[in-house]
Amino acid sequence: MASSEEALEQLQKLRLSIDNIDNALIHILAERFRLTQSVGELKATYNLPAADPQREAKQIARLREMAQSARLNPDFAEKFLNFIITEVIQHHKAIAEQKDQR
Ligand SMILES: C=C(O[C@@H]1C=C(C(=O)O)C=C[C@H]1O)C(=O)O
Repeated sequence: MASSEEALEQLQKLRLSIDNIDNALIHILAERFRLTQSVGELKATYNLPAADPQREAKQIARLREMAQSARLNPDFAEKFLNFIITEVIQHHKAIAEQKDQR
């Protein structure tokens, strides 16, 4: 059994690694939203629908498989992707509305 001092040291190390992963997640998410912003502008220009349920179904199936092999809960992976996609669709609707008002 580690002393409480050793345990605190271990906790600090683990938290440092968690912070590094959170940093990477934020950068990856920012890059994804930059790309979906371009998709939103393209869709607004060519009057394409904000949401594409067929594409979403393929992404969810692919992510669920990936989660399974990475030992991540596939239900969580699906919830996480749906959370992001919902936000993206809102952005796409806002971009289309802004274009309509011009
Ligand atoms: C980005 C797109 O728009 C929407 C958002 C998606 C996403 O965030 O991955 C996927 C499908 C669409 O509902 C797209 O059509 O590719």
